[in-house]
Amino acid sequence: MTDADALVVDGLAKRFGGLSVLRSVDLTVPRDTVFGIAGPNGAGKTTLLNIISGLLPSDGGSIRLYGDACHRLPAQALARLGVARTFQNIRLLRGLTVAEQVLAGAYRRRRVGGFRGSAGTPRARAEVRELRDQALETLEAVGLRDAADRLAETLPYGDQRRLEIARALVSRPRLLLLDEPTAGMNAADWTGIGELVTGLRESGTTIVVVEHNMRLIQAICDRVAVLASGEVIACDEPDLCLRRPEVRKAYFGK
Ligand SMILES: Nc1ncnc2c1ncn2[C@@H]1O[C@H](COP(=O)(O)OP(=O)(O)OP(=O)(O)O)[C@@H](O)[C@H]1O
Repeated sequence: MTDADALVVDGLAKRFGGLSVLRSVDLTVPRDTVFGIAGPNGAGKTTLLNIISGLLPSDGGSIRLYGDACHRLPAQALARLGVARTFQNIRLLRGLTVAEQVLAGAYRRRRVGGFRGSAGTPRARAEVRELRDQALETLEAVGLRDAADRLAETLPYGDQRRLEIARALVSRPRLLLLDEPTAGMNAADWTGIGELVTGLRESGTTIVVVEHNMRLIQAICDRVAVLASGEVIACDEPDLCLRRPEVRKAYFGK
């Protein structure tokens, strides 16, 4: 681990009953980079993200975040340390506008007017205004500012995925974990997500992205780790990784 590393995963293990899903996984994610996690279905990618984001306990190993041990911290504590994530399936709240969806995420984290009787005070009102501005800025950053007042469920699929990213971004995370952000997208939409991710890295967010789309990985990732059956079988720059025989075998069986 150096000061330049955002995330260091060391010897991580996970079992579900008799099934060993992660086996001694080591990863180092330098700050201000985009780090890909690839691998065939069932390789353990989402499980890894769930452990890093505090949703699942591991059965061994350790995790450091910006130099501090953070293993076994719950998701809320990790969120306070600057970790945010999205999920494989879109999880929008029905009946809320685009801006409200983002605000809901911000409220949950900041607990505005968090103690009884404080709602309606000048301080609480100022905080609400600040959060609304933050939500609109975040929507601007993902290209959805003009859709702020639309019902979220009326957005096209690609924009709903952007909105998921906006909800994670509103907390201004240092480390953003994206779980298959382009699942089910057409080429124009996934190219747009790629540009968004590259822009986030340039503005100082470190990103770990689980992704099946190898062209996207090649376009946006500084490094990629390939998992197969719970083990890291290669970790390198994307072009180099994809040439490795063990990676080709895991993906294409040859
Ligand atoms: N809660 C659970 N209980 C039991 N087994 C699980 C659980 N969650 C995941 N698994 C199993 O662990 C393995 C890894 O699953 P995981 O979802 O992490 O893989 P993945 O690489 O993200 O796959 P995909 O690309 O299909 O999303 C799979 O065999 C899966 O069936």
